Amino acid sequence: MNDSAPFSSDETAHPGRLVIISGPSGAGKSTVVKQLLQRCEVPLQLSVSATTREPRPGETHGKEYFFLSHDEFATRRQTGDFLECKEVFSMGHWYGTLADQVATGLNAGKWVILEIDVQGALAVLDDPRYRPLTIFVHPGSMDELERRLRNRGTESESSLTARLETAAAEMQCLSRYQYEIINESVDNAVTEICQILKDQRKKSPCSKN
Ligand SMILES: Nc1ncnc2c1ncn2[C@@H]1O[C@H](COP(=O)(O)OP(=O)(O)OP(=O)(O)O)[C@@H](O)[C@H]1O
Ligand SMILES: Nc1nc2c(ncn2[C@@H]2O[C@H](COP(=O)(O)O)[C@@H](O)[C@H]2O)c(=O)[nH]1
Repeated sequence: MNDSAPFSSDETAHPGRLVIISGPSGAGKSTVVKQLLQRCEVPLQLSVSATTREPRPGETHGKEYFFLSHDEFATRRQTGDFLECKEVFSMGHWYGTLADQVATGLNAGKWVILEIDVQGALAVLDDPRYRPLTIFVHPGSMDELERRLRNRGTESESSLTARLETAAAEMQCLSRYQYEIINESVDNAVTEICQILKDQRKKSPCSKN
Protein backbone atom coordinates (compact mmCIF):
# COMPACT_ATOMS: atom_id res chain seq x y z
CA MET A 1 0.00 0.00 0.00
CA ASN A 2 1.35 3.43 -0.95
CA ASP A 3 1.25 5.79 2.03
CA SER A 4 1.74 8.90 -0.07
CA ALA A 5 -1.71 8.73 -1.69
CA PRO A 6 -2.24 11.60 -4.17
CA PHE A 7 -5.59 12.69 -2.67
CA SER A 8 -6.52 13.53 0.88
CA SER A 9 -9.63 11.82 2.23
CA ASP A 10 -11.42 15.21 2.24
CA GLU A 11 -10.93 15.64 -1.49
CA THR A 12 -12.41 12.23 -2.26
CA ALA A 13 -15.21 12.41 0.34
CA HIS A 14 -17.65 14.17 -2.00
CA PRO A 15 -17.25 13.41 -5.68
CA GLY A 16 -18.64 16.02 -8.08
CA ARG A 17 -21.95 15.56 -9.83
CA LEU A 18 -23.62 16.99 -12.90
CA VAL A 19 -26.92 18.82 -12.29
CA ILE A 20 -29.13 19.70 -15.25
CA ILE A 21 -31.60 22.51 -14.74
CA SER A 22 -33.79 23.06 -17.74
CA GLY A 23 -37.27 24.10 -18.74
CA PRO A 24 -38.82 26.68 -21.03
CA SER A 25 -37.25 30.04 -21.78
CA GLY A 26 -38.68 32.56 -19.32
CA ALA A 27 -39.41 29.98 -16.60
CA GLY A 28 -36.93 31.74 -14.32
CA LYS A 29 -33.99 29.31 -14.50
CA SER A 30 -31.26 31.97 -14.48
CA THR A 31 -32.98 33.90 -11.70
CA VAL A 32 -33.28 30.78 -9.54
CA VAL A 33 -29.76 29.49 -10.31
CA LYS A 34 -28.21 32.85 -9.45
CA GLN A 35 -29.72 32.70 -5.96
CA LEU A 36 -28.99 29.00 -5.61
CA LEU A 37 -25.28 29.71 -6.14
CA GLN A 38 -25.41 32.30 -3.36
CA ARG A 39 -27.59 30.46 -0.88
CA CYS A 40 -27.06 26.70 -1.16
CA GLU A 41 -24.42 25.03 1.03
CA VAL A 42 -23.52 22.43 -1.64
CA PRO A 43 -20.27 23.31 -3.51
CA LEU A 44 -21.76 24.42 -6.81
CA GLN A 45 -20.27 25.63 -10.06
CA LEU A 46 -22.29 27.08 -12.93
CA SER A 47 -21.13 25.90 -16.33
CA VAL A 48 -20.93 29.00 -18.53
CA SER A 49 -22.13 28.04 -22.00
CA ALA A 50 -21.03 29.35 -25.37
CA THR A 51 -23.53 30.95 -27.73
CA THR A 52 -23.70 32.61 -31.11
CA ARG A 53 -26.49 34.97 -30.06
CA GLU A 54 -25.70 38.65 -29.51
CA PRO A 55 -25.05 39.79 -25.92
CA ARG A 56 -27.94 41.66 -24.30
CA PRO A 57 -27.24 45.00 -22.61
CA GLY A 58 -25.38 44.25 -19.37
CA GLU A 59 -24.21 40.77 -20.41
CA THR A 60 -20.45 40.15 -20.36
CA HIS A 61 -18.29 37.65 -22.26
CA GLY A 62 -17.38 34.83 -19.86
CA LYS A 63 -20.06 35.67 -17.28
CA GLU A 64 -23.50 34.92 -18.75
CA TYR A 65 -22.03 33.24 -21.85
CA PHE A 66 -18.94 33.02 -23.99
CA PHE A 67 -20.20 34.94 -27.02
CA LEU A 68 -18.71 33.37 -30.15
CA SER A 69 -19.09 34.08 -33.86
CA HIS A 70 -20.72 31.34 -35.92
CA ASP A 71 -17.29 30.44 -37.36
CA GLU A 72 -15.69 30.20 -33.90
CA PHE A 73 -18.58 28.08 -32.66
CA ALA A 74 -18.38 25.75 -35.67
CA THR A 75 -14.62 25.33 -35.24
CA ARG A 76 -14.99 24.49 -31.56
CA ARG A 77 -17.79 22.08 -32.41
CA GLN A 78 -15.56 20.31 -34.95
CA THR A 79 -12.72 20.15 -32.44
CA GLY A 80 -15.05 18.36 -30.02
CA ASP A 81 -15.01 21.11 -27.39
CA PHE A 82 -18.72 20.73 -26.56
CA LEU A 83 -20.23 18.16 -24.25
CA GLU A 84 -23.48 18.96 -26.07
CA CYS A 85 -24.58 21.78 -28.35
CA LYS A 86 -27.86 22.64 -30.02
CA GLU A 87 -29.54 25.20 -32.22
CA VAL A 88 -32.14 26.47 -29.73
CA PHE A 89 -35.51 27.98 -30.80
CA SER A 90 -34.75 27.30 -34.52
CA MET A 91 -33.70 30.93 -35.00
CA GLY A 92 -30.15 30.18 -36.18
CA HIS A 93 -28.48 30.65 -32.79
CA TRP A 94 -26.38 27.90 -31.25
CA TYR A 95 -25.73 27.20 -27.58
CA GLY A 96 -23.24 24.68 -26.18
CA THR A 97 -21.80 23.30 -22.95
CA LEU A 98 -18.01 23.48 -22.87
CA ALA A 99 -16.67 20.04 -21.91
CA ASP A 100 -13.50 21.33 -20.23
CA GLN A 101 -15.51 23.53 -17.81
CA VAL A 102 -17.55 20.55 -16.73
CA ALA A 103 -14.51 18.29 -16.35
CA THR A 104 -12.61 20.87 -14.29
CA GLY A 105 -15.58 21.35 -11.96
CA LEU A 106 -16.31 17.66 -11.50
CA ASN A 107 -12.64 16.87 -10.90
CA ALA A 108 -12.61 19.52 -8.18
CA GLY A 109 -15.58 17.82 -6.48
CA LYS A 110 -18.09 20.50 -7.54
CA TRP A 111 -21.72 19.96 -8.38
CA VAL A 112 -21.70 21.45 -11.85
CA ILE A 113 -24.93 23.10 -12.98
CA LEU A 114 -25.88 23.00 -16.64
CA GLU A 115 -28.64 25.50 -17.32
CA ILE A 116 -29.59 24.20 -20.74
CA ASP A 117 -32.60 23.65 -22.99
CA VAL A 118 -34.55 20.40 -23.16
CA GLN A 119 -32.89 19.13 -26.36
CA GLY A 120 -29.48 19.51 -24.72
CA ALA A 121 -30.71 17.87 -21.53
CA LEU A 122 -32.10 14.88 -23.44
CA ALA A 123 -28.71 14.41 -25.11
CA VAL A 124 -26.98 14.10 -21.74
CA LEU A 125 -29.48 12.70 -19.26
CA ASP A 126 -29.18 9.06 -20.26
CA ASP A 127 -25.41 9.20 -20.68
CA PRO A 128 -23.97 6.73 -18.12
CA ARG A 129 -20.71 8.72 -18.01
CA TYR A 130 -22.52 11.59 -16.28
CA ARG A 131 -25.43 10.13 -14.28
CA PRO A 132 -26.86 13.67 -14.02
CA LEU A 133 -29.42 14.88 -11.55
CA THR A 134 -32.22 16.38 -13.65
CA ILE A 135 -34.54 19.20 -12.62
CA PHE A 136 -37.28 20.74 -14.78
CA VAL A 137 -38.32 24.28 -13.87
CA HIS A 138 -41.51 25.87 -15.19
CA PRO A 139 -43.79 28.72 -14.09
CA GLY A 140 -47.08 26.77 -13.81
CA SER A 141 -48.87 28.07 -16.91
CA MET A 142 -48.17 29.25 -20.45
CA ASP A 143 -49.88 32.58 -19.69
CA GLU A 144 -47.44 33.24 -16.87
CA LEU A 145 -44.52 32.17 -19.08
CA GLU A 146 -45.56 34.68 -21.75
CA ARG A 147 -46.01 37.39 -19.12
CA ARG A 148 -42.48 36.78 -17.78
CA LEU A 149 -40.90 36.78 -21.22
CA ARG A 150 -42.71 39.98 -22.20
CA ASN A 151 -41.86 41.69 -18.90
CA ARG A 152 -38.18 40.74 -19.30
CA GLY A 153 -38.24 42.90 -22.42
CA THR A 154 -35.41 41.07 -24.19
CA GLU A 155 -37.23 39.41 -27.08
CA SER A 156 -38.50 40.59 -30.44
CA GLU A 157 -42.03 39.45 -31.31
CA SER A 158 -40.63 36.68 -33.57
CA SER A 159 -38.22 35.47 -30.89
CA LEU A 160 -41.03 35.53 -28.33
CA THR A 161 -43.25 33.42 -30.61
CA ALA A 162 -40.43 30.92 -31.24
CA ARG A 163 -39.74 30.63 -27.50
CA LEU A 164 -43.41 30.05 -26.67
CA GLU A 165 -43.78 27.45 -29.41
CA THR A 166 -40.65 25.67 -28.19
CA ALA A 167 -41.93 25.87 -24.61
CA ALA A 168 -45.14 24.03 -25.50
CA ALA A 169 -43.09 21.15 -26.94
CA GLU A 170 -40.62 21.20 -24.04
CA MET A 171 -43.43 20.82 -21.50
CA GLN A 172 -44.15 17.40 -23.06
CA CYS A 173 -40.73 16.21 -21.86
CA LEU A 174 -41.32 16.94 -18.19
CA SER A 175 -41.63 13.22 -17.36
CA ARG A 176 -38.05 12.58 -18.52
CA TYR A 177 -36.73 14.55 -15.54
CA GLN A 178 -36.28 13.36 -11.97
CA TYR A 179 -37.66 16.51 -10.33
CA GLU A 180 -40.26 19.15 -11.24
CA ILE A 181 -40.05 22.62 -9.72
CA ILE A 182 -42.92 25.04 -10.22
CA ASN A 183 -41.27 28.42 -9.91
CA GLU A 184 -44.09 30.49 -8.45
CA SER A 185 -41.85 32.06 -5.83
CA VAL A 186 -38.12 32.32 -6.52
CA ASP A 187 -37.38 31.97 -2.83
CA ASN A 188 -39.33 28.69 -2.55
CA ALA A 189 -37.88 27.32 -5.79
CA VAL A 190 -34.33 27.95 -4.54
CA THR A 191 -35.11 26.33 -1.18
CA GLU A 192 -36.64 23.27 -2.89
CA ILE A 193 -33.74 22.78 -5.31
CA CYS A 194 -31.16 23.29 -2.58
CA GLN A 195 -32.91 20.65 -0.46
CA ILE A 196 -32.86 18.18 -3.37
CA LEU A 197 -29.12 18.75 -3.83
CA LYS A 198 -28.39 18.38 -0.12
CA ASP A 199 -30.45 15.17 0.10
CA GLN A 200 -28.72 13.71 -2.93
CA ARG A 201 -25.32 14.67 -1.59
CA LYS A 202 -26.07 12.84 1.64
CA LYS A 203 -26.85 9.73 -0.40
CA SER A 204 -23.40 9.83 -2.00
CA PRO A 205 -21.61 6.59 -1.08
CA CYS A 206 -18.54 8.55 0.02
CA SER A 207 -20.37 11.20 2.01
CA LYS A 208 -19.30 11.82 5.58
CA ASN A 209 -22.61 13.53 6.42
N1 LIG B 1 -40.98 33.28 -9.58
C1 LIG B 1 -41.02 34.32 -10.42
N2 LIG B 1 -42.09 35.15 -10.41
C2 LIG B 1 -42.16 36.20 -11.24
N3 LIG B 1 -41.19 36.51 -12.15
C3 LIG B 1 -40.12 35.72 -12.20
C4 LIG B 1 -39.96 34.59 -11.35
N4 LIG B 1 -38.79 33.99 -11.64
C5 LIG B 1 -38.22 34.72 -12.62
N5 LIG B 1 -39.01 35.76 -12.96
C6 LIG B 1 -38.78 36.76 -14.01
O1 LIG B 1 -39.10 36.11 -15.25
C7 LIG B 1 -38.21 36.56 -16.29
C8 LIG B 1 -37.51 35.34 -16.89
O2 LIG B 1 -36.61 34.82 -15.92
P1 LIG B 1 -35.19 34.23 -16.37
O3 LIG B 1 -34.50 35.14 -17.32
O4 LIG B 1 -34.49 33.86 -15.12
O5 LIG B 1 -35.72 32.94 -17.15
P2 LIG B 1 -34.90 31.79 -17.86
O6 LIG B 1 -35.67 30.54 -17.67
O7 LIG B 1 -33.49 31.77 -17.41
O8 LIG B 1 -34.97 32.23 -19.38
P3 LIG B 1 -34.01 31.83 -20.61
O9 LIG B 1 -34.14 30.36 -20.78
O10 LIG B 1 -34.55 32.61 -21.76
O11 LIG B 1 -32.61 32.24 -20.26
C9 LIG B 1 -37.24 37.54 -15.65
O12 LIG B 1 -37.70 38.86 -15.91
C10 LIG B 1 -37.34 37.23 -14.16
O13 LIG B 1 -37.09 38.36 -13.36
N1 LIG C 1 -28.59 22.94 -25.25
C1 LIG C 1 -28.14 24.05 -24.63
N2 LIG C 1 -29.01 25.02 -24.29
C2 LIG C 1 -28.52 26.09 -23.65
C3 LIG C 1 -27.17 26.23 -23.34
N3 LIG C 1 -27.00 27.42 -22.71
C4 LIG C 1 -28.20 27.97 -22.62
N4 LIG C 1 -29.13 27.17 -23.17
C5 LIG C 1 -30.57 27.37 -23.25
O1 LIG C 1 -30.89 28.17 -24.36
C6 LIG C 1 -31.86 29.12 -24.02
C7 LIG C 1 -31.18 30.45 -24.17
O2 LIG C 1 -31.86 31.47 -23.69
P1 LIG C 1 -31.32 32.98 -23.76
O3 LIG C 1 -32.52 33.69 -23.18
O4 LIG C 1 -30.08 33.09 -22.93
O5 LIG C 1 -31.07 33.29 -25.20
C8 LIG C 1 -32.28 28.85 -22.59
O6 LIG C 1 -33.42 28.01 -22.57
C9 LIG C 1 -31.09 28.11 -22.04
O7 LIG C 1 -31.43 27.22 -21.02
C10 LIG C 1 -26.28 25.17 -23.72
O8 LIG C 1 -25.07 25.21 -23.50
N5 LIG C 1 -26.82 24.12 -24.35
